[in-house]
Amino acid sequence: MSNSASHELSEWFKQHGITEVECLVSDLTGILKGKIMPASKYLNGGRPRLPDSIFIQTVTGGYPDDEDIRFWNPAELDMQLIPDPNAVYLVPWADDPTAQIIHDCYYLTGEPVELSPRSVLKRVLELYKARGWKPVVAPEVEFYLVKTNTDSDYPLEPPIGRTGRQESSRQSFSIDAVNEFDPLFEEMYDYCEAMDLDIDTLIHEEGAGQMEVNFQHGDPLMLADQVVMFKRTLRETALRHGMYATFMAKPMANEPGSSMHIHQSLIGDSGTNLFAGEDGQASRLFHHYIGGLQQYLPAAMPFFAPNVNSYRRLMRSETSGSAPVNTEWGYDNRTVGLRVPVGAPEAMRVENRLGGADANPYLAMAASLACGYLGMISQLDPRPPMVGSAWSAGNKLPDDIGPALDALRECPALSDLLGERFVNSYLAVKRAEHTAYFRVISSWEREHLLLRV
Ligand SMILES: NC(=O)CC[C@H](N)C(=O)O
Repeated sequence: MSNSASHELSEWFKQHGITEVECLVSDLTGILKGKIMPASKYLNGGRPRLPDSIFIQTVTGGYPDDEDIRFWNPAELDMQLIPDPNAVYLVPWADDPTAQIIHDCYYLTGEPVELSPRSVLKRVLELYKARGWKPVVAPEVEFYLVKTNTDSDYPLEPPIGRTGRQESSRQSFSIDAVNEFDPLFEEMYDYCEAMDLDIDTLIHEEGAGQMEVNFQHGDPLMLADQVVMFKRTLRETALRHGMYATFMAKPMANEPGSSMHIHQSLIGDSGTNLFAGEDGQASRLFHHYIGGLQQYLPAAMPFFAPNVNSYRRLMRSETSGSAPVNTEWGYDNRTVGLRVPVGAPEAMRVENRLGGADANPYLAMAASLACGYLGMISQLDPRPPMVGSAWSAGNKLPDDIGPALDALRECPALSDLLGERFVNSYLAVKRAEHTAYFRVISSWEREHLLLRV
């Protein structure tokens, strides 16, 4: 961190009377991990270290038993945490004035840790920068508010109330449904304001107890930081109101899944949107960007749908709502994976609708930008835009985590962009999770097979 940045930080600490610092790093799932440190020590240059194995941990807390991992990562290496002065926030619910700061990870040799999701996004952003391109994104994150429940074999239920009634589901945009959670959302907005998280709108979505928050358009790194911060904040707020906020992609079989759609545009050196041509229509570059998304998204699916559960959201069914199952594109068409909203030329953008709310925002943004980048540099052309329903176009995406991981493994172009060591470790972690899942004998199997086979 530069001298002026550290001066600014110490001024900010003084202004808020900060006594403690949470030093945070996003793991593969997008959960923040880290260490807490006294502010005085932090201001004196104290920086915690963490082992790089936090980036090869599975959601069940284990590590992949994979020969490859042992080969390239024989020991747990220490990483130094370096703060990003642009990612400093208050902890609004803390008793003592506390800062939460997102950190980048570096090995003691000074090399960035390529296994860190934030490094992966920064690596892709560097490619754009080298060409004078500035990508702009706006994520939209859906979630459910559900009753707290300690029995993991028990289906989740939305909180009781107007929005929890079955007959009120599938009726998006109900203001009453949002009002019903007023005390929770009031506190969420207060927390977000205290943290300078720029939440745009909040709406009731298609499901019972399902809401969506939209973020402003901006720099991908800043917005990925904001999404992980927002998720942490909302989980915390919901707990204080006796509920869980869940970002699982498909928490309930009879309700639609939750997504993280990402709007994407591209600004050039002159500050104009390169996705619109001089005639105000979609530019050639925009077509190539969409061509890249169509070509590479199937292989990038493990970053948009990282869990077994993610693929349940993407199955066409009576309760799948408008979750996409294809990589078609079209103007103002919600049946395609790649929607181009109709608007002014300066707002020309594509909304990638594939991602689940369970995706890690750093990785989903990195992957989407990488696919578009590949399309632009290879001048790939997209298929013609879809007019009308695209559901009949069929599912050209991997329909389960296993085939999705196979597709990623067979895509050297994405590995090159995202980093080979990172992609290999991600594959190993996800395979280990899939194996752990497959070992579990479910209640469905006992119900239907116990006495029938
Ligand atoms: N607003 C919407 O388009 C709903 C999206 C849907 N919930 C999904 O999972 O993709």
